[in-house]
Parts: sequence; C-alpha cells; structure tokens
Amino acid sequence: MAASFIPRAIFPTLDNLPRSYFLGHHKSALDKMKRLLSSTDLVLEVRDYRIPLSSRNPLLDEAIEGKKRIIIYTKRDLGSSGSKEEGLRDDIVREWNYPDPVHFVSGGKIPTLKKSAKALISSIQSAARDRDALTPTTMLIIGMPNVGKSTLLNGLRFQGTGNRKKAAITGGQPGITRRISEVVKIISGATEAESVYTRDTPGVFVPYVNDPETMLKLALCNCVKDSIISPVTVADYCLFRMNLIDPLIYANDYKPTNDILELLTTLARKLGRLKEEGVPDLDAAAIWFIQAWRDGKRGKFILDDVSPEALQKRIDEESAAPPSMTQARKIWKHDMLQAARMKASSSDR
Ligand SMILES: Nc1nc2c(ncn2[C@@H]2O[C@H](COP(=O)(O)OP(=O)(O)OP(=O)(O)O)[C@@H](O)[C@H]2O)c(=O)[nH]1
Repeated sequence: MAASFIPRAIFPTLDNLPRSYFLGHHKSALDKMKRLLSSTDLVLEVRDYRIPLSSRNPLLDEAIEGKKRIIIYTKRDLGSSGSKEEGLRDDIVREWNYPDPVHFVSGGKIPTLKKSAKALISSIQSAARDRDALTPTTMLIIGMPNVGKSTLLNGLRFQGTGNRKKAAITGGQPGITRRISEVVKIISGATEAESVYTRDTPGVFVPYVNDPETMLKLALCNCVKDSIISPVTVADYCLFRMNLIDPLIYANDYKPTNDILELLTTLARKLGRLKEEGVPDLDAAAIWFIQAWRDGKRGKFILDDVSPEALQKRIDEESAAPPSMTQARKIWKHDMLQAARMKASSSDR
C-alpha cells in the first residue's frame, strides 16, 4: 500500500439509499415457484461468491423449506485471488449451509464453467439416485437477480447432455429472465428415470434490505439495476473497498485517493466521457469504474465478512422487524419516487 495514504476506515452512512428492488415480476415468480415446488425434486440455489451472505434470500429459504437443495456460489473467478486462506473461507461457507451440499463455480462462459460444473453434475446425479424413482428428476434453479442462474443452466446442459446451444438467455444486467422457463434436459441418463430436467426462474430480490451497506454490495455486484442507486455512490463504495485491500488496484486510473469525485473527474477526461461544454460525465466514468471491478480487472476480492459467527449475526439483523411484503412494495415505490425527484432536481441545476 502507498506509504502516506490512509484509507477511510468506515463508509459514510447513507440513510436515503433505496433499500428495496422488489419488482412485480419478482413477486409473481415467487408465487409461481411455490406452486411448482410440489412437482420439484431438487432445488439449485445460486448465490454470488463475492457476497455469500448478501446474496442469500430469506424469502427463498422460507419458500423452499423442506426441499432438497444444493447451493452454488458462482463467480468464484471474480472473487478469488488464489490465496491460501481461501480454502478456510470456503470451509466456513460450507459449514454455514450444512447439511446442504455446496459448490463453488467459475466462468461466465460455457468452456470455463465446464470444469467446475463437473463436480456439480455428480452431486445432482447423487441426489437423483437417492430418489430411487421411476420418473426423471425435476429441478428448479433459483436465486437473486443476475447471480448467474441462466449461465449455470446452459453450462450444466452442455456438461450433462453435450448440447452447447443456449437454452436460457443470459446478460450482464439483472432481470434478463422474466418468466419461469419450460423444462430443459440438463443430464441425459442411461434410462429416462436417470435423466434430470430443470426450469430456470427469474431472479427474486429480498423485499427489504435492512443494512444500507448490504444494498451497496448488491448494487456493486449488479444484483440491482444500475439506475436504482447513483453510480457515483456505488463507485465510491467500490473505491472504499479497493482502498482497504490496496489502492494500487486502480493505479492505472489515478493515484491513491479517498475522493471519488476527484478520481471520476480525471477518469472521465481520460476516457473522453464529456457532456456539453466539456463537463466531465461523472455517471459514465462511475459506471466504467464499477464495471472494471465487476469484470475482475480491478482486483478480485469478496465483500462480505466470512467468519463462523457472520451468518448468525446476519440472521439476527434480518429478523429485526422485517417489513411485510405489502410494506416492502410501498417502500420500493417511495424510494423510486424519491430517486426520480433527486434526479430531476440535479439535472435542473
Ligand atoms: N465471470 C463470471 N461471470 C459469470 C459467472 N456466472 C455468470 N456470469 C455472468 O453474470 C451475468 C449474469 O448471468 P445470468 O446467467 O444472466 O444471471 P441470472 O441469474 O440468470 O440473471 P436474471 O436474469 O437477473 O435472473 C452474465 O453476464 C454472465 O456471463 C461466473 O461464474 N463468472
């Protein structure tokens, strides 16, 4: 770390930050998912490796209670720097989820996903064999928005059937999948009873996020649309986290700093992202800065605390008077109105 630079120890509290992203199609997908569960043998719950706690969804936990589940942490390639401690960290995540099997996968593209999907396929086959049934196994792939559900489905299908054609549409923004898909064969068994079929589902967000920092982590990992929280705020959070690891991560863009506006102004000029009369476009520079981290080009690190106590701490926080689903929808509408007003007043200036 640069000798004279002292990173911020805490990030400023942001009381006005939107804390919900619970859309109409999230609610209808959840309702339909619940109806499908009676004919589902196995659930694959997908979470983001960089936010193993924040990408859990208690709503989904509640909906699938009693169902056999395998938990998959995707995007390991974006959160893993290859250090020795990571093995211990992964063990803690496994313990959090015991007795559900846990897999860590890497790769937004089929060839890279192929390797990590192999162990997962064995785990699915083992769960399918345990059913000891004469009919094929049916699964649902569920999780928060943009965690990589559709990508995983395509990768599993290639690994399990040899079919490379995409069965599910994927994309870099949350909400690409809007409806529960038809069933797709992902494992061809020696007999039909040994085959496995799955449905892809739209990402479902939590109704309300108690802790503003959790909302920032979800936004930084792109589980929330970029239009919901100001990109400058998300970039500032990204800078804060980079500084705690090593400010040299962004040495290509700027010298070590705690001042996001200074950094984005320089970056906007460097990238040629200028508005009328040469005014630096800070939002455009912020999105570029965030995206570089999301793509693994500005440091690979995780955002949640992974310690044996962290899961229980999170559950305790979540149980502190959660709003009802109706209240959550109201909060969401209020947050959106507020954000639109702030946007309108800043463009008037
Ligand atoms: N680097 C990397 N990228 C991944 C991985 N898994 C998925 N992605 C990328 O993450 C983005 C989101 O993937 P999707 O599969 O569309 O996510 P989803 O969960 O289906 O998204 P929703 O439509 O919101 O439900 C895409 O750009 C993928 O290429 C991974 O393991 N590593």
